[in-house]
Amino acid sequence: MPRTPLFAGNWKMHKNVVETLEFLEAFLRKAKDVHGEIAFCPPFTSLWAAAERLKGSGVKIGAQNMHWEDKGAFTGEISPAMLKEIPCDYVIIGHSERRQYFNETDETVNRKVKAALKYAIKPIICVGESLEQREKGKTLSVVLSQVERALEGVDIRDGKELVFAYEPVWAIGTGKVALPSDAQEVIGAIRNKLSELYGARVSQNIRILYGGSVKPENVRDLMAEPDIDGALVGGASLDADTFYRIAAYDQG
Ligand SMILES: O=C(CO)COP(=O)(O)O
Repeated sequence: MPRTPLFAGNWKMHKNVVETLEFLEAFLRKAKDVHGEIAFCPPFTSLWAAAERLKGSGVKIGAQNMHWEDKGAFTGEISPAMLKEIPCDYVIIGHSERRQYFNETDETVNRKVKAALKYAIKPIICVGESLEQREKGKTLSVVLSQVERALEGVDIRDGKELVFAYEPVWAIGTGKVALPSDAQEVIGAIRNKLSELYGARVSQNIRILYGGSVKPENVRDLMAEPDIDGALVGGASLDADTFYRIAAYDQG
């Protein structure tokens, strides 16, 4: 596989600074056998402490959201320049919880993707259909349109500077993981779309993760699919041992 797997923990609104440091201590004691890349995305308030602790460890840091402007009168927002200072390697953009509760749209996702790339922060762009859309047979049209609109006017150099995460909304936090073959069907279609937009070479370099109720028990079957390059993990990333068992799934 031309792509290094990525296992990213999206902690959502969990873990203060003390809890973050306790988690990282426990995780780093184990992390030696992980072959792929690891990233943690704590809340903004824990980012700096996490980045300091992770210096030199090879484990990456990501934020869960950002604004697209460099600075300005945007009360409560965080800019890409601020994330770069931490420094963040990744930023999650367009998570379904932000689309659902905080008015994130394909247009704001697109602006944020461009801003992240300008600062050389790798966006993890989230796409996914709701249960209703799946039941109406609209999964591929919804997801591929999210992909296309996220990338409108976006130049991609070699594909290594961004990541997609396919997260079916009905699988997030529900314990209902997608069948690996269903996840592969959508992720394969995303890769074909990326190939149409940017050519085969670039699309082969873009990592596409699966997210939604990933656990140590189901990660191996997901990773056996040819186009699934890792996982964006919510609930199961909050416990160091559980997340380790996901990331080191191939260590027996
Ligand atoms: O939303 C997710 C990751 O971004 C997935 O959450 P769960 O792993 O808790 O289903």
